[in-house]
Amino acid sequence: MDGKLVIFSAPSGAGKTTIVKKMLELFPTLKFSISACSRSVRSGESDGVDYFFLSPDTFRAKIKQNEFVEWEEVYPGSYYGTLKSEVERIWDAGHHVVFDVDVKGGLKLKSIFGEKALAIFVMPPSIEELEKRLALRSTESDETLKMRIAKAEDEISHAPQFDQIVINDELHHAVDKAKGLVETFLQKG
Ligand SMILES: Nc1nc2c(ncn2[C@@H]2O[C@H](COP(=O)(O)OP(=O)(O)O)[C@@H](O)[C@H]2O)c(=O)[nH]1
Ligand SMILES: Nc1ncnc2c1ncn2[C@@H]1O[C@H](COP(=O)(O)OP(=O)(O)O)[C@@H](O)[C@H]1O
Repeated sequence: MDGKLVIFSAPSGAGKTTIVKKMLELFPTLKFSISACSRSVRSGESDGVDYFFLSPDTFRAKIKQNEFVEWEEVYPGSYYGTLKSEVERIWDAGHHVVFDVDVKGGLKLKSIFGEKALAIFVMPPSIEELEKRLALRSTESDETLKMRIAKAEDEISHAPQFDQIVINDELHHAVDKAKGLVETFLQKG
């Protein structure tokens, strides 16, 4: 069957991964689109669960073979992309797909799939709070943290192009808002 797509995009650290995990618990018909990426594995992550971790060379070969719905060099040298096979696998199993992708990727998916897709922008309460969350998550070096923050301001300027904006100040409010939006979208004919 042809399922629907629910896209969550946000600057790094805004909380999209946290919200997506909640949506997966709340909606058994939603399945996570595991992206391919060329960054290194973080502690607690595993290959084929959080991402398909590929070398930059393997990633570039898959681009050439036209295996991606969309891909981006999100940070210099770090490729991320949605594999066609992943979306097909989820739809063939009768589920809807949920994505955690960067802002450009989210808009690209929306432009490809139109009304079949709900694109949600997760807005951080402020840049200062974003920086605090990224620092607390302890996944970034000073350099990569600065790079992510520098990118955030530009990404936030694209928020009005999304179908919906969810402000992630208090997590439970953001989850309630996202839950309502997803419920309405999945019920629609
Ligand atoms: N375009 C695109 N972006 C992706 C994809 N998968 C993940 N991303 C984005 O790449 C960015 C970096 O991801 P990651 O290194 O996991 O960092 P995090 O956002 O700080 O958790 C995030 O904005 C992800 O949403 C994908 O398949 N396509
Ligand atoms: N509403 C919130 N208030 C405080 N911390 C949050 C909130 N939402 C998420 N976090 C924390 O902020 C960090 C970044 O969230 P994460 O979901 O990894 O963001 P993203 O996927 O957008 O990069 C994580 O450590 C997460 O636990």
